[in-house]
Amino acid sequence: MGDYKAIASFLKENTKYEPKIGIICGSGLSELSKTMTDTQTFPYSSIPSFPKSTVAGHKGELVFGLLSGVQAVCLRGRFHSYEGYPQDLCALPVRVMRCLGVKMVIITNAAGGLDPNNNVGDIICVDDHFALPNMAGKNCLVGPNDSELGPRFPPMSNAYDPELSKLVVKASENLGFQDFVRKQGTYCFVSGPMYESPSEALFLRSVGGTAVGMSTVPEVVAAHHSGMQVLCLSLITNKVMMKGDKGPHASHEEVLEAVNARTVQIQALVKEVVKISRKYMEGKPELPTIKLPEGGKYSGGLLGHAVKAVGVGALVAAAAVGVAKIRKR
Ligand SMILES: O=P(O)(O)O[C@@H]1C[C@H](O)[C@@H](CO)O1
Ligand code: HPA
Repeated sequence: MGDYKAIASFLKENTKYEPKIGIICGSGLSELSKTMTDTQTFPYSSIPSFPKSTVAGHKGELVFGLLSGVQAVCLRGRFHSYEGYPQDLCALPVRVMRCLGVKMVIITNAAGGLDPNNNVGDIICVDDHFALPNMAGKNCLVGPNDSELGPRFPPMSNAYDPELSKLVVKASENLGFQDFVRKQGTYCFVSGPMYESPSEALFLRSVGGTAVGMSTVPEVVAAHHSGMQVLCLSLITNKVMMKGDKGPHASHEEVLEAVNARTVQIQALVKEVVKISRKYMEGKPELPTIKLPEGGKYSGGLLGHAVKAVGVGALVAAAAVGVAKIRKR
């Protein structure tokens, strides 16, 4: 399940922030953290046991700060199962957030559009998912259940918070974004890294899919399992080709270009949603505290790990013996 408690413990001891909101940035969406103020940034490489982001458009940084006056944590880059990560590792950042006290997660992604009525640049507020990998046993809840996080058999019929979806509609009205913020839709999760074949795409559309992507669902499942409110926004970056369609073939460059074109608006939307969701979220009770192991204040790198492992006293003693030996020569 990954050492999410140890990671949360490390972060807790090295930040003053007690975030209530968590944001996960999809491909090319790392700039969502630009809306935060008073930030403190941890490159993933500085967090012991944290995985690496290997995909273009995923910066690999965890940022604490204030978003619309609310303490928040933002993951600039996520982990996908096609990178070779098991599903529970894809869910690890969400579990870290849960341990830090986050009550609401905003999960974003770049996705292919399956609904011909939607255009590139549209933002879908996801209200359900269709996840073939999950149904086939490839999901982040397989294995021993951690009952401190949630129940063995969680429902998924209420995974996406309908109140938060309503606030997205309100936020888009406030900002005049109604033309491209669409109401609701189903996100289809595929393993990737290849894009869908035309027949696969037709199949996903025929089961009611609105968008298709290679992420998000492990995070949603883990967040809902552990009691967090979930809001999920998919940015349509390309129209998916169905059997018989003619058009450009999907590419990650096209995906990142489409995200860049909407960066400013999606930042404003997330900021506005957080602003107007404050009252709603304040009404939600705090989630039970998850007991964390002692972490230790160390700054990463080899010296930091050594200090943690043997303690400062032992390290000073070892250094003194070393100096004495050198002097003797
Ligand atoms: O991390 P997300 O789901 O936003 O990224 C999508 C899915 C693949 O990682 C990539 C394909 O272009 O974009
Ligand atoms: N398919 C799967 N994942 C995606 C797509 C797509 O067309 N676009 C962006 N992520």
